[in-house]
Amino acid sequence: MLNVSNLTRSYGSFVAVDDVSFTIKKGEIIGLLGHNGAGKTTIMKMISGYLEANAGEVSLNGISLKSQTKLLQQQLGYLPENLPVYPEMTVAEYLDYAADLKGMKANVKIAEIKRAIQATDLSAKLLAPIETLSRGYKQRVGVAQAILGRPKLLILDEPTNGLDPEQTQHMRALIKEIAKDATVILSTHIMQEVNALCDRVLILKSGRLVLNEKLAALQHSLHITVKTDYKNKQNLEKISGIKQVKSCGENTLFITISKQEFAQNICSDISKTIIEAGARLFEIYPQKRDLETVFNQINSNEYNQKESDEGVENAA
Ligand SMILES: Nc1ncnc2c1ncn2[C@@H]1O[C@H](COP(=O)(O)OP(=O)(O)OP(=O)(O)O)[C@@H](O)[C@H]1O
Repeated sequence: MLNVSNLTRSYGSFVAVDDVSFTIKKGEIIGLLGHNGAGKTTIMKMISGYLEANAGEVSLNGISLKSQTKLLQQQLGYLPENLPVYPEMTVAEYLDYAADLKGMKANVKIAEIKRAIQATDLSAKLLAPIETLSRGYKQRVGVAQAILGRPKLLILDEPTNGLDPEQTQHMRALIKEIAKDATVILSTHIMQEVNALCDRVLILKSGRLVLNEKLAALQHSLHITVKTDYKNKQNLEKISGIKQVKSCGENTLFITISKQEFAQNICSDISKTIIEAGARLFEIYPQKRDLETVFNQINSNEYNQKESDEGVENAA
């Protein structure tokens, strides 16, 4: 479990991270989101001990960053935005050096380096100097050093940056695998990545944490789309939990419900009503809020967790 409490950091008089607190459980993958300059990198640097906080505490499974820095860092894998790799070193030399920095014992080091190389598909480049690698391969080297030693906390700043589609898929599978036994913080601007990987998102705005919410809850909406040739809207409005039924073009109904928790039962009641009336039901599904829209709404203070109407457009 990662515990971050009241983390604050200023650069001169500018407050880049302002009193941020959250916890992350083992097995969770957290998406750390926010516009450019929101404070994501500053938080990640503080959690990993690369940058000192002005105030606040960080602990991982009871190990305090302040008093047991080295011990915590040995359980940490960090892929920074700009990886400080040494251009003249070969991939193998660099990983050996990174393993030493993590305090890895000789008997596990070779096996761990092999595992990281295999996981990031780097074996063909082992003897290549890092400066000769393409951007995507350099990124793989960064990820390989981050996963050395099976870290309990993995912090990844834009992990798929520069990777080709095949490697991106591979990387996502790898992150999921690592998360089974670790806590993962992932910063990205790619909403698809958040959808594919994250259990929860933290959204920062001007250094403050403005949202800490499970992805599923964030995407919930109060709308159900029904594709059917059933026309009796008034009859559907009698179903408990339905607030309003609107037509949206030929054979599509757009239904607003009163509580997201009722969605599953309401879908079942709608289906029953339509089928029993002898009409045809082509499709029925609760609408999901698009994460990009939610993100933009939060940043422009328009986000409303209880009501959302953007689904009307989607359904039309
Ligand atoms: N060394 C520094 N000196 C002064 N200001 C800094 C320094 N590092 C970061 N900042 C400022 O702190 C704020 C937060 O920066 P940070 O790099 O944490 O943002 P970010 O959310 O990671 O942005 P991005 O998405 O662009 O990577 C920004 O306004 C940035 O200009």
